[in-house]
Amino acid sequence: MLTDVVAPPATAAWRAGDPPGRRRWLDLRGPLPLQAGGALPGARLAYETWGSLNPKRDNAILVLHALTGDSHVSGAGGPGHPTAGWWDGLVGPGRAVDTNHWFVVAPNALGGCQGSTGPASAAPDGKPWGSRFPFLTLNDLARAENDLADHLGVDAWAAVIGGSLGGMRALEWTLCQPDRVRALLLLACTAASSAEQIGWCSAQVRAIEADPNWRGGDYHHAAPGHGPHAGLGLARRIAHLTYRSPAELNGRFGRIPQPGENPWQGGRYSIESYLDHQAAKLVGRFDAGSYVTLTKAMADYDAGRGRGGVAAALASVRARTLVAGVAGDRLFPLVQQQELADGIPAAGPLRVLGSPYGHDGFLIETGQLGPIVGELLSR
Ligand SMILES: CC(=O)SCCNC(=O)CCNC(=O)[C@H](O)C(C)(C)COP(=O)(O)OP(=O)(O)OC[C@H]1O[C@@H](n2cnc3c(N)ncnc32)[C@H](O)[C@@H]1OP(=O)(O)O
Ligand SMILES: N[C@@H](CCO)C(=O)O
Repeated sequence: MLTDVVAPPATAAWRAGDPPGRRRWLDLRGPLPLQAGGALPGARLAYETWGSLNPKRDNAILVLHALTGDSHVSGAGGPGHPTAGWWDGLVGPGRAVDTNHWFVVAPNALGGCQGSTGPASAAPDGKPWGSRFPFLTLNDLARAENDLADHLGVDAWAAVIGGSLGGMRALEWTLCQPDRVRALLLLACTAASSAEQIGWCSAQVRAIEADPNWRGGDYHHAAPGHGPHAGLGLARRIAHLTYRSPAELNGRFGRIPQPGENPWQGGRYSIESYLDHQAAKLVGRFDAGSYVTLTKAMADYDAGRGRGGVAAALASVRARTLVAGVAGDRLFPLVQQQELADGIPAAGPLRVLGSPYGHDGFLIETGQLGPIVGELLSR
């Protein structure tokens, strides 16, 4: 029996007393069997919805977030959601994904820290999972969301949409549950993480693990302000550089010192100040354990595992598909989206977003994404 939990759960990773915002919660049916072995008991997913399911139940769209995103895809900031939705320019009333027509569903990924069960959540013994939280694969994340589709009465998604980690989650959804996905939009992602991507992920995980406040992952009882913030901040600085293009960073910051600071006297260049700010923003909204869990899941991804290789896996996709990448994405280069477009039979040509930003273009360039989403949904 699936239960929809309306009150904020004790398992939430954000601070006790934080308002739920628009989130709702779903307890999974039972222990989730994990691809790496064992099972995760007592898991719940946070999710948000916009619009409503039509009587034919054929208008549901699943939107899957990237590494540090969450369920708040659309709408203003406010209680429970300090910032506006991360795809507010794309999803909402009258937008490309028009919530007057489509029933949009967005879960916080299992392992995350915005309401879904993750390392900061309480294990069945009431103590934080911490270092005991199991290794998750994207296959586990996709299968966990099957219960959500059942609960909402969605037999098959009209489309599953995601970028970066969200795109890999979308691909895995289709490969796990092919009968439940009619159309697919894969953005700025890959069918299998490359050695370089595993390396970027590893450097970030090592930065967190090297922080003495990480305590092997069992830091959740530490006093406020004593978590592995330095390590998480360092991980974000590394990651953020991969999310942006050299041209954007050089054009924006150049070699200019931060106003009022002198690098010869311990001051910072403007880019250093910017990265410090990006680090502080993430530390204020994200749990280091979730960052490690989801980063390892991303590094681990291989759509071809157990399916006869990537080419065979992609050839098996029957959903109408569009693949798009961002010119100048140095984290998920276009060659990886070309492989997806070439390998998925119904994908058609690769679409390329022109963007000065690089990888983050899939979040920022909603004006270019709109027609691509529109084409997928109108086919
Ligand atoms: C909309 C959301 O962020 S939702 C929050 C959940 N996050 C997600 O879902 C992840 C997806 N979103 C993202 O990754 C980001 O929001 C993006 C990529 C869409 C946009 O990135 P941003 O950080 O907002 O943009 P940008 O690179 O222009 O940075 C602007 C910030 O840098 C600050 N900044 C710029 N130059 C400097 C500098 N020299 N020194 C210090 N700070 C600086 C700006 O003041 C601004 O601060 P603010 O965000 O506190 O207002
Ligand atoms: N800026 C995005 C990039 C990851 O693809 C995030 O923080 O999730």
